[in-house]
Amino acid sequence: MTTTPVVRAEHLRKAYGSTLAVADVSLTVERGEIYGILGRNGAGKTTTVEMVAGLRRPDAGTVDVLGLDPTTQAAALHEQVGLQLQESALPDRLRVREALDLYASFYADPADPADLLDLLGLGAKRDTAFTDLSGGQKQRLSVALALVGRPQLAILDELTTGLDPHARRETWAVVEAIRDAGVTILLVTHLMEEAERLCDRIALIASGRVAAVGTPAEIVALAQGEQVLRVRPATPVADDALLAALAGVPDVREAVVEDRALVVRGGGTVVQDVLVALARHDVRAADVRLERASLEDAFVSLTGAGPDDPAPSLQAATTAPEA
Ligand SMILES: Nc1ncnc2c1ncn2[C@@H]1O[C@H](COP(=O)(O)OP(=O)(O)OP(=O)(O)O)[C@@H](O)[C@H]1O
Repeated sequence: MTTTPVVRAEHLRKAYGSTLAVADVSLTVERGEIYGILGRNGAGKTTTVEMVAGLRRPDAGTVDVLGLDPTTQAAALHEQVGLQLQESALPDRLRVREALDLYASFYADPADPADLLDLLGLGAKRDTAFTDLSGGQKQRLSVALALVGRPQLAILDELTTGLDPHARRETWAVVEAIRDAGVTILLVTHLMEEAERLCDRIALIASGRVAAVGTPAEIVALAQGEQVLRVRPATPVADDALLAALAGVPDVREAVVEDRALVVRGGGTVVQDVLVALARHDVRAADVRLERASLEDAFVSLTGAGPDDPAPSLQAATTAPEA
């Protein structure tokens, strides 16, 4: 793409006391895309987008959003950037339409609240009080409020957390409709399925660093090193003989026999090479299965992160190798 990026962040860093929330994050969001920031809880996603939105000042690094510096040009930035942050709450009795009218009054040229409610499927709820909305409707209202200033960029943080699968899908459709209406979207999520379904590109964040950037397919391909091939011989072959047949095959990372089947993990051209090697040793396959990596496999393989890993600290960041 040749247009100027909507967001260009370089080497952002932010610590809270001794907790290094963001160690080194660089990212570039192009106009018109849904750009996902994917990472487990505590990876530094929210802190990253808060720096992009001008809500937090980076300890180091630079951010440019639509040609503006968020730390020194916050007012101008807020005219162009819509924010939907985690757990947004409104007064219980405020009605949907009142909330939109209130937010619209902050802008010189707001979107038409009725159009926005229709876009978000809230037209029938215009007179409903905030407290009487379902979780999904509250989330969609928070998106409507983020969009009422006709932003060029919308930042949506953990938009579907806590929603049931149906409400989640409805919300995804809304996000796509917003993108189709020309708004660039920076989407924070810890849900693989959400990132895979919605995002044009994803930055995988682990321990405050970018572990990988690409389309969902590119990220899965990056982790294709973790291909798993499972071959069941047509006639019984001794375990040792099966393993010996693989001698000299490049890119084999691990080979074991499980339940009479040869299970090989590896990268590159490991699949063809293993099948050729077996054929050379007269091992015919009754059943061959290739387990392809999912975005979730890619996430684990690229970030090395388990769901319960501790948050990084300044001390850990200086002594432990990068994830
Ligand atoms: N205001 C704060 N004060 C102190 N520590 C904080 C603060 N905000 C975040 N942290 C810590 O910084 C780290 C990164 O948090 P951050 O919220 O940016 O991550 P996240 O990826 O958005 O996680 P989550 O999805 O749980 O919100 C975590 O260890 C968190 O506990």
